[in-house]
Amino acid sequence: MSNTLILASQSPRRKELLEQLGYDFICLPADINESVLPQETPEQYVARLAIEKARVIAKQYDENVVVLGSDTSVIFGQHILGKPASLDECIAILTMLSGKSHQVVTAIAAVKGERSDVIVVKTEVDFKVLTEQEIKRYWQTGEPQDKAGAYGIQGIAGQFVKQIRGSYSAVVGLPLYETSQLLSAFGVKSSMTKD
Ligand SMILES: Cc1cn([C@H]2C[C@H](O)[C@@H](COP(=O)(O)OP(=O)(O)OP(=O)(O)O)O2)c(=O)[nH]c1=O
Repeated sequence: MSNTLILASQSPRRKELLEQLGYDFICLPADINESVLPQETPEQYVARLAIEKARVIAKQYDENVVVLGSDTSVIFGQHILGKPASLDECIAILTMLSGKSHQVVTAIAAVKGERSDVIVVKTEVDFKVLTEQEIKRYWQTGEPQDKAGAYGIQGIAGQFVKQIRGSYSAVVGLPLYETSQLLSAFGVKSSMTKD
């Protein structure tokens, strides 16, 4: 029998991507503190957050439930960029990313009782040069507000992206290949693997 799956997320993108793979699951948002710890690398940060999101939900259920948690951050040099809180922050972030390459780091974590595992996927994204007017107009569309790095590759900002090296689905929020590998290792079946 397949284990019950919970996606510990409020993100409509993650829900859509998991549905795309053919899983049956429910979504429960996990509210955790997202501050970066001193000395923490971007990979350690996203991995810790993905596990924490999954654990917060898993501890409310028994061992037959597998909880999937995830976190996406945009990395530019030493900066870990989250969601922009204001137009000024959006301008600061997108001015930084303009005409340059950055990394999108996504972690996925599975938790089942005491067992847990995490995978971190890194993707390099090359941006075209953006003018301040373009950035201001983009903010007005409402797209950047709930997205790490103040953009959504799957939306209007698709036109800012010249090239990516890595996983497109990981940039959107959930790496498809790695997610199916992780869930299969935790005994979760999809419409592809159910008998
Ligand atoms: C870079 C990028 C990020 N994003 C999104 C993915 C994530 O939903 C969001 C990063 O914030 P996260 O904190 O990873 O996720 P979330 O708050 O949306 O959802 P939850 O924690 O409940 O799972 O940014 C895009 O949709 N497109 C992009 O191109």
